[in-house]
Amino acid sequence: MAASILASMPGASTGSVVLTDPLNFWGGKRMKPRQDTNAEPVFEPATGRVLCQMVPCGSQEVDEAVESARGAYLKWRELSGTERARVMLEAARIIRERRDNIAKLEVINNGKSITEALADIDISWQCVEYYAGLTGALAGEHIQLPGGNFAYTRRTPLGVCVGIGAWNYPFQVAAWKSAPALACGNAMVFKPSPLTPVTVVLAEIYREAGVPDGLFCVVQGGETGALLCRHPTVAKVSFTGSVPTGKKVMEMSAGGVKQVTLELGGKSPLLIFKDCDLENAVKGALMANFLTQGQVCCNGTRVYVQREILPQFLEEVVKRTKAIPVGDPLLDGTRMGALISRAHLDKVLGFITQAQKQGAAVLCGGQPLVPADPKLKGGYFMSPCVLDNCTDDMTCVKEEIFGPVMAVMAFDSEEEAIRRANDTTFGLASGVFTSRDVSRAHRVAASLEAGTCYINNYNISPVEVPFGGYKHSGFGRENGRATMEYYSQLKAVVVELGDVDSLF
Ligand SMILES: NC(=O)c1ccc[n+]([C@@H]2O[C@H](COP(=O)([O-])OP(=O)(O)OC[C@H]3O[C@@H](n4cnc5c(N)ncnc54)[C@H](O)[C@@H]3O)[C@@H](O)[C@H]2O)c1
Repeated sequence: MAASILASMPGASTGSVVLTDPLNFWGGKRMKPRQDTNAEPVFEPATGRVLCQMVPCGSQEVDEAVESARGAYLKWRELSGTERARVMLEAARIIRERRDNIAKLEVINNGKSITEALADIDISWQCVEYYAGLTGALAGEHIQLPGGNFAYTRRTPLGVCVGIGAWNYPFQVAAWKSAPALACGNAMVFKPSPLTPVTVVLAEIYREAGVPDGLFCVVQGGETGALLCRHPTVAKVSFTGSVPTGKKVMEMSAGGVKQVTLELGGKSPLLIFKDCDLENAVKGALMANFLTQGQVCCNGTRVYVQREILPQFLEEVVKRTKAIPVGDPLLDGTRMGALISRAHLDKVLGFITQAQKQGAAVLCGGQPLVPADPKLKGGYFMSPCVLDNCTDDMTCVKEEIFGPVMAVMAFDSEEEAIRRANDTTFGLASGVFTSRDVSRAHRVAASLEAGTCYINNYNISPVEVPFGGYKHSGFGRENGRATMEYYSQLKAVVVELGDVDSLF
């Protein structure tokens, strides 16, 4: 079935694809919904056309998927790390082989540019490959005890894990969650965002690679997430999404004492010091704000620039922002596609209107955009926006906009910049540009209250590096070795070689 969707991609263009195959997957195959009375249309962001219908799963279907995952887990956990690695390497190979078609499907469902989608798919197979390499390294330790006795620890899987994804990186989020989960010997039931349900192709790839039927299942729906968080068989929930939904996920999971990883929103600061390489700092600020139409959790949307270089910075950043080609996301030359939905576009534009009312100045962009190509007339496009005259108390500086809107502010001293950067309940990422002062770079990185700090770059996510938040941006990590600990638990085995010394 994956073959059929992906096989149709080479000839596909924006506005030409309609998907009719079922979007659920468990027991090793796509599953038709039991009833489709509550189907929701899924739109192609670049055109506003209906791409497919998403039918939410009910509780019976969720039970079936979880049971299917449980059955596969019982087989998968018995394999050695090397055996698991072999299957996962095959999955990575298939993703790499089909990257062009997967990326195309991702663009049609999400609206981001093909250049970015290809990079997302590359990061996805690299992630599966990386965790394949770590499965064999899962090991405990040996502990000597008095009298020749000893103990050892085993790192064991958790069982059926749930992944709940956001819509901004549909395939990549599914890979980031499933690869470490599977590497540790777990099964996963994944629930994509209702806006981007086509991630189901990953389930077919894992199956083709040789995982037991049911090891990676996909169920659709919005509120389906709540059924999964409350399900008694589920051992862990890894959630990517907004802070308010993350809090609900944590509450629901608490009822079953389930482990939780929360990858939530952000309003990250980017500090640009006057000794920076301005060319790189401008490029970094653009990367920090405009990838995926600004819909990136770790974007550095609060840009603090040292006062002496503010005029040159603004001039250059505005010039380059105006030059960003916005349009058909499947064209190679496009650098910015469409936002995810009409409602989200309206919300982002609303933030800009409010910012102006609060005293911010729009230096460029911030308008709905209708590309010349007639087939894109119904798409959710806008021009990328740079805001000046912002202050820390404005809504556009405090709240996550999740669109292509950069807020720029001046600062004078390092101490002031750090204080203002940390004055937020979020703590996902941060960045600093400074060229000559190595000690300052590391001093500032240490002081910023965020899970990631980029020095002299922004928004690079190598799979080897752990990613996750401080404060309300969440806890737990994705990527890196650390994530193996979030998908496994320790068992201590204590061994007596002598007689029992009983007190009774
Ligand atoms: N930290 C990260 O790694 C990261 C990555 C991507 C996106 N995000 C964040 O995600 C947000 C945007 O994504 P979104 O709009 O899809 O977020 P969202 O919170 O609206 O939805 C996220 C997921 O939760 C599901 N959901 C909704 N209600 C639920 C419930 N009651 N129980 C369980 N699941 C439920 C949704 O269907 C979706 O799959 C932004 O805040 C962004 O910063 C964070």
